[in-house]
Amino acid sequence: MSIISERTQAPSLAVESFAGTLDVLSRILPARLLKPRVAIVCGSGLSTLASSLRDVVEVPYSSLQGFGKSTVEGHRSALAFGLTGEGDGIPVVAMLGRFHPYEGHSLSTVVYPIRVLARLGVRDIIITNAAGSLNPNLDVGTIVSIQDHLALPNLTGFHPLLGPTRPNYPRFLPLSTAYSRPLRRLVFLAAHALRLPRDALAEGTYAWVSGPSYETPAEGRFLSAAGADVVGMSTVPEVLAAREEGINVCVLSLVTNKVVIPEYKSVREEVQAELAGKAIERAPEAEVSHEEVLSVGKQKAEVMKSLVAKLIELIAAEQEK
Ligand SMILES: O=P(O)(O)O[C@@H]1C[C@H](O)[C@@H](CO)O1
Ligand SMILES: Nc1nc2[nH]cnc2c(=O)[nH]1
Repeated sequence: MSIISERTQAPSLAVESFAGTLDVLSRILPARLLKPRVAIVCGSGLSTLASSLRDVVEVPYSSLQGFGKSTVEGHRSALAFGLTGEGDGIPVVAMLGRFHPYEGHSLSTVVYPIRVLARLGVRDIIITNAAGSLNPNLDVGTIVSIQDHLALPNLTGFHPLLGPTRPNYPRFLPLSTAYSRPLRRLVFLAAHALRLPRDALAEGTYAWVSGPSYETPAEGRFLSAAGADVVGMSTVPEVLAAREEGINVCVLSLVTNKVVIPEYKSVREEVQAELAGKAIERAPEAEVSHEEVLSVGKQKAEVMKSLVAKLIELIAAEQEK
């Protein structure tokens, strides 16, 4: 079977394949919302990031050709167009819910909304996600500004940009500057303006895995040894499509759990101690759950929301320079 199977094949990027979606949006949206300057992708449990927008028009994914349906709890299925900031406001679009390959969506479906956002004129995107921490210094609740990624699926042939060469698209996309340094600078300036405590915001590398299982301890150790600070099941395909479309990318991961990497304790020794009648100390065995992920998302949504709102203000000010 060809590595470029139907599942991984990039979509046709002919103008006509976007025309239906863009036509629906242009009929629904008032002119001031139709050209968003910044886009937000809301990660698991983070749809409330869009709740501070005003004059909101929500467009369900079901009414947009080419969009799938998000089936994961904590993800809605709509685009929210609205304004943020003072005065006339800054037009923004938020993806309330994303698509993950583990839901059965093809990679081309996963990245299709990003390509639509590009065609609406979005120049800067803030992609958020919930992630597990692989780094002992990154506690639950920390927001991590992503500076790089490690994508084993991409390195082994599961890549959203596989497919024939397309006119006006680079064949070989460079990724050494994928995570915009100017935007990462604005993230820290936004945190400073909000007087967030120093440990509320960190920098790190995101490992993309396909999911839907969480990591075994050995996988956690492997990703950590390879240089990743957090791990998740999304974001990287969106980053690749955004970069291919020429959009500046900023990624914020919310640490919702620690990846469980226990010290192995020998069962043989435990049994021997038990047989010898010695007292045994057993550490409780921990497991992560999506409920825990959503619950931390809920608790931290307000901080994340104010950081994103301030960041959008700073981005809009930069765009006007
Ligand atoms: O969409 P994100 O990356 O925020 O969701 C994370 C990864 C899985 O989809 C899910 C696991 O709990 O949360
Ligand atoms: N792969 C992965 N994704 C996550 N999303 C939120 N937490 C986790 C995690 O621990 N592992």
